[in-house]
Amino acid sequence: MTPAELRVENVTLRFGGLRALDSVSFDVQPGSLHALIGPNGAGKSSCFNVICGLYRASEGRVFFGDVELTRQRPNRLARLGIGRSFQNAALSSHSTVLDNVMLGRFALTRGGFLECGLRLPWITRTERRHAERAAEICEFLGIGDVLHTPVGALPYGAVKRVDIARALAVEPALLLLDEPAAGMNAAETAELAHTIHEIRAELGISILLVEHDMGLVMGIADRVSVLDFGRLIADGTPAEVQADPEVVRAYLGTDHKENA
Ligand SMILES: Nc1ncnc2c1ncn2[C@@H]1O[C@H](COP(=O)(O)OP(=O)(O)OP(=O)(O)O)[C@@H](O)[C@H]1O
Repeated sequence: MTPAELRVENVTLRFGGLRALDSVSFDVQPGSLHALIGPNGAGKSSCFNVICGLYRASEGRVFFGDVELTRQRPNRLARLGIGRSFQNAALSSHSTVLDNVMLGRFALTRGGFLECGLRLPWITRTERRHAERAAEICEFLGIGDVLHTPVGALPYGAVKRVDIARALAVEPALLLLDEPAAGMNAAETAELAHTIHEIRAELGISILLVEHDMGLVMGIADRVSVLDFGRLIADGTPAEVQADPEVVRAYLGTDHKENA
């Protein structure tokens, strides 16, 4: 699928009297790696959830190409060419890596549950093709050697990779990553940054990376949008936003050590 532009247009999200997002606008250019950052409570997850259709914007709209995402159900994302990761990887810990990643391919299969249950010949052929592709994606993400291991037996960094593999299994044109480095140590975070960079380089897809860890983002993003208290305070190249006094103030005003 050819990447399309993701446009967040004047999105406001209210929770009672609180404006979690206040007229936020930014674009993710096709094929780019775009980061959305901000200190704790800035509105990053809220924005991610509006884009995914989990939260309904109080005002404003989100488009992916010609399609208005703010009118879609979250379960339509895969068919629109969008894959997403979850902050708390929602994987089945008793199932193997391969089975979890295969779940991501269900959106692409023709057969329904009934046909799969009947094990029709063309279904088993299709299933085999999907399993091969799922294995390829796992290989690419460095988890090819644990395909048949239950997810619950994997170290945390590998579990996050399974989550990303499942998102890539829908063959997305746009990948949405929600704080993928949360809970990782420095070495795991550095490896993950390398992997995200590789995904963009090898697959040529657009990536929106919502991230708390500024260090991860600055080395790999093409553009960075910065939220603070629900407002977009900066939007530019990593060098531009790093030099922006309002961004420095926003980050220094919170837990400086954690965000640096
Ligand atoms: N479901 C909700 N109900 C009420 N308030 C909410 C809800 N979700 C988020 N908020 C509030 O909206 C604001 C933005 O929160 P959000 O989780 O989007 O920020 P964030 O930048 O993702 O923070 P963090 O880095 O800590 O995850 C916060 O003040 C938060 O308390």
